[in-house]
Amino acid sequence: MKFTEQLWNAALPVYEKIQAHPFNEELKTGTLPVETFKFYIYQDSLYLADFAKALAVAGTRSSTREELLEFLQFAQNAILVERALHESYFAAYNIDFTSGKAPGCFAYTNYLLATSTFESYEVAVAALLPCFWIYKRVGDFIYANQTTPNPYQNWIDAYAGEEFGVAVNKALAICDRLGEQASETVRNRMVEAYLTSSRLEYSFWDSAYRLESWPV
Ligand SMILES: Cc1ncc(CN)c(N)n1
Repeated sequence: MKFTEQLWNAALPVYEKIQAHPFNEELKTGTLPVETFKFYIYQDSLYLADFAKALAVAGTRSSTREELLEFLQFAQNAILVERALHESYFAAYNIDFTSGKAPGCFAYTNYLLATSTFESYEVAVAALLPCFWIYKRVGDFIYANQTTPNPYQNWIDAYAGEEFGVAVNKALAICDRLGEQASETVRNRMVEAYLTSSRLEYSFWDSAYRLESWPV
């Protein structure tokens, strides 16, 4: 069994909860309130800025030029491609939040930044993988089961799309290579990091659905 299949199995209960979350259910049927989607897009734009930094930092820790370039390309895609999708929604929906990161976004971005900076390259890659793989799986699931017409079609098409799929496959291949070469101890820490990021993915969607703000 590939190492990434072990990761998938370890976090499968979390993934199932993500797929069934009302945010994604309503995205699929196109019934998600626009205010919720706007809040999510704003939070996600803050997320992407830090995600890109975490990818670039992780890349500098790789031992090959090829993987450094892959991670720099992932970071560039987060800023240019994903961010462009967000910009289009900022313009279409007149999004002008200034509230800053909600707790769900804050926790996730800080985890990714800390892990890519202070953990080993292997653990950093495992922590970053759910950002690719879970979005691809959710995008594919929604695309295959969506109600059309759907006001969130561009979002659905982006994450179910081929271009994003190519990046996901590259991230999976890197993680498999690292997992196969790692010691048992490092592999366990990779599983833990993958699981933590998967949980933080759930929290991010849940935070957006609840229009989460700081309690104080
Ligand atoms: C929270 C989150 N996770 C992952 C992705 C896909 N890169 C995203 N846009 N936002």
